Amino acid sequence: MSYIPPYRRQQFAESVNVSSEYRENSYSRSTEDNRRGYSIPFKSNKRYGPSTETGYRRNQGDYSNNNYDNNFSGAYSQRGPVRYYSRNGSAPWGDHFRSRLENGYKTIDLSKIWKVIKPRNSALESKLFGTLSTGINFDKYEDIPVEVEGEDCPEPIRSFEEADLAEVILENIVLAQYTKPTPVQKYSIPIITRGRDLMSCAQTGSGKTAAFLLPMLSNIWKSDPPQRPPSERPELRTQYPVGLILSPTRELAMQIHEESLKFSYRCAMRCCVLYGGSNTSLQLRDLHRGCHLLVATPGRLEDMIQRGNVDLSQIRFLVLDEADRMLDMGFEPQIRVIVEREGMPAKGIRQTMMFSATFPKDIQILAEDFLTDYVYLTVGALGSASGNITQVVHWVHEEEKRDRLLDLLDETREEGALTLIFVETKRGADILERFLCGSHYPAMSIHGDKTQPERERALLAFREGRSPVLVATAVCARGIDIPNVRHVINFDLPSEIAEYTHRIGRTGRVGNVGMATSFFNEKNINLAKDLRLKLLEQNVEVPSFLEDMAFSPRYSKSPHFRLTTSYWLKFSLITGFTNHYSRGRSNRPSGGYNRAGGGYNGGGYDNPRYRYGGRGGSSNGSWF
Ligand SMILES: Nc1ncnc2c1ncn2[C@@H]1O[C@H](COP(=O)(O)OP(=O)(O)OP(=O)(O)O)[C@@H](O)[C@H]1O
Repeated sequence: MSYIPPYRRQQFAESVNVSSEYRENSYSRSTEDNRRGYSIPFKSNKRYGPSTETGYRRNQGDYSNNNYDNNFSGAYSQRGPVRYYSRNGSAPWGDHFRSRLENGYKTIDLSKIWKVIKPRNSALESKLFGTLSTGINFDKYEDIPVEVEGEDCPEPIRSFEEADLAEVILENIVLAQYTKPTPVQKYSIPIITRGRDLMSCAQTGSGKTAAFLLPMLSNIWKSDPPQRPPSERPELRTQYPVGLILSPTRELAMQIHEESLKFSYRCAMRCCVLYGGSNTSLQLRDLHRGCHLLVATPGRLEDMIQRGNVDLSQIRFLVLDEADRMLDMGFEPQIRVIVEREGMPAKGIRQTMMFSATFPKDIQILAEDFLTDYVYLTVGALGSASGNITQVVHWVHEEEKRDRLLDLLDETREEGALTLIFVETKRGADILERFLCGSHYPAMSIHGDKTQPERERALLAFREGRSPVLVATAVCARGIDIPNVRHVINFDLPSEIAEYTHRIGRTGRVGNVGMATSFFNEKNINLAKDLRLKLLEQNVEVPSFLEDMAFSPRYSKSPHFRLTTSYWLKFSLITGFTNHYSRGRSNRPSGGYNRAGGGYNGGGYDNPRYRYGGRGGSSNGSWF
């Protein structure tokens, strides 16, 4: 075929009915993909220059760990038919490239690059391995009691070097400045390396993510490059991950993915992430470049499986992070579909690991459906909060909460410190955000009704300290690891004690100290007993109102229990339980919600000038 200049290629494509020859030998993705409502972005030959002999692209500046143009051996190129079609994907423009293609896809022998360790890249390193944030109590982890149940349990390791991890993974651990493993890592790493199923319960912020990532990545890397099964629909470029990590929230999925990029730095294996609410085509583009470890939220994963982009038949490792949440009523049916009906190898063939800081008994029983001959590991008391967190519970009436919050923010204000405030409802989060901004506190909010970019923006502004106060619902309660969160405030307490444990666990992480303050009132009577026990666990003095409520004869955990006003009135009369429990009540003049003056709705409550600190003025300046 003679040369066709670029400006005539489209014309050529239209005039030549792209022949069956091309359809067979290449992938005419346009029709297939368009019908599915998404487009796979084309990459020009110029941008993605030819690979070197080993299929190794010498582009080291790629944050997403994509600098290898790797793929399964004998498999399809992640770059697609770059040189075979013009930019719009419609016309062939050079027969001479066909020799490099197999079934229309460029093949790269992954076995040639699998064990090659890429050169170091300082720019990428500084992005991946920020600064470490271990705190003064990191060494105290050594004293935490650990219980291991199960037959023939492997011995714990004392150092990462003892763990039989791949050399490159050990180097990445050094770059991450992890000097020694935390207790959950000491026990989990050898258990996973030995191929055992695991149910692991360890305190918040104690390093569970690395406990499963390190042995998984090492194991994948040490094995031969995964072989791709023949596919009937090569145009879909289906990916066959070997490891799958399921997470309940998008933000947690992103965070685990970032950790996986850290520990797989300089390796040919590729880690990808799929989560809802964001651009599918971008996620697909990354996926199509190869995927050995996949981190995903259940909904988006299910969608990708249905579209044929992901196939779970090669899974060797399955992790349920925040497993008790993944197996509770909200997620369990979806998890069952993914694990039992989407072609994933059965338990016993795959290795299954579950991690959380809390594991209610009923969920443990349910979890056994997914495990075989597993080891049960508890670090510290089951479901206990970290001892690095100072817990305080105040009696605060609903109508006094805002004043008390402002007092608390003023009292605990500290340079560089972040405060996370939990509320129960999405609407409540928006209202409190507006109130705080109107009161000149640089706050943002995050909840399930915000768009994903909004959620990400809020979390980033909080992480970077541009907005040191974040109002959140349960989306931020689990797993999110943000250094410098010094104070967690339960403006509204949750209805479950497990949720309380996770929420307060956003502070006091990796040996750092933190504070958790909760506003308690008659609405939270159902939590009284469990909250009292939680405080006693950490030898915290239990406030008298909590003691009284926990032992109230009318206390009931029944879901049918309703706290009626009449009951509450009777309870108040019997126990004398009213305002006198509001110790340290606000000294703000009543009705003075807005310090900018003008009462509740005046002076900037809804004033965009005060939104998102830094843009508006401040009454005292120091928050901005
Ligand atoms: N061995 C280690 N040495 C130093 N820092 C570590 C070590 N292991 C983990 N970390 C750091 O500890 C922090 C908390 O880890 P991680 O998020 O895995 O905790 P977690 O137990 O999963 O918490 P949660 O229960 O809230 O999900 C992270 O910033 C991580 O980088």
